[in-house]
Amino acid sequence: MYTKIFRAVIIGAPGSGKGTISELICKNHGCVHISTGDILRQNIIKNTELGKKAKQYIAEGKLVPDAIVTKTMLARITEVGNRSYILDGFPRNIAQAEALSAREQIDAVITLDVPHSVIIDRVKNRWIHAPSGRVYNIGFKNPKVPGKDDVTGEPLMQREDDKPHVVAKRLELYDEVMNPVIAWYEKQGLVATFKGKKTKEIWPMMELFLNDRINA
Ligand SMILES: Nc1nc2c(ncn2[C@@H]2O[C@H](COP(=O)(O)OP(=O)(O)O)[C@@H](O)[C@H]2O)c(=O)[nH]1
Ligand SMILES: Nc1ncnc2c1ncn2[C@@H]1O[C@H](COP(=O)(O)OP(=O)(O)O)[C@@H](O)[C@H]1O
Repeated sequence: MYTKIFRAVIIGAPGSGKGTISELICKNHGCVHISTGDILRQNIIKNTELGKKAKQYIAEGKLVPDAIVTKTMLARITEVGNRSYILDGFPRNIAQAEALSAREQIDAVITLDVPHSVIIDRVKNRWIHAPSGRVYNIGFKNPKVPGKDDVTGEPLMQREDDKPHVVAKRLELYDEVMNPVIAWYEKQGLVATFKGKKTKEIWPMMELFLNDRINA
């Protein structure tokens, strides 16, 4: 358990393991995993105004307009209050990063460097329980009952944007959009990059970094 409040950002290509690793960190260290994608998908399921606006952008693998996302994410951070958190999927451009830094002092930015070939394979087998954001993988993290969420027993689904042609587009967009954000944080000395093909390779290095950075 970390001794002080920490606020971290995790950045990585679609399917690189951001959600998986964020859940591991928060399970081990009592932080809140704030996932933009999960929040947007939950709004789509509830058919809220936000969900209706975001749905098409997500289905096409495009970024949802800043005006919609930034307000939503800053509101969620306010809700989390004085607790440690990991931001997964925000910020995704400089404008969002500037809006965040105007409000929050970020302690660490973790970037995942996973080969695209590995990602494409993983995403094919990704199944989610959208209401909770729980993520499964056939072969890596199987549900106890095939096709059902471990906690609620509700049916799992595959994401619209996990279709191969949409994944290809998201991977292409990722480098173009995220490299400037990573460079922006590198200038502040906040970035640590973890390279690997498996979460179990990345995790031990991540733990060392976080223990060192957070308990420093
Ligand atoms: N085979 C394999 N699958 C993994 C590994 N780490 C995560 N996954 C799965 O790969 C998919 C993408 O991981 P996720 O955490 O959703 O990535 P995100 O899109 O960056 O949040 C999910 O189905 C995970 O269960 C791993 O080390 N090996
Ligand atoms: N910060 C953001 N700004 C704009 N759109 C976003 C943001 N985060 C997520 N989205 C939208 O939600 C989709 C899914 O995001 P996410 O669950 O983070 O997927 P991945 O990590 O696989 O890219 C993105 O492709 C994009 O359409």
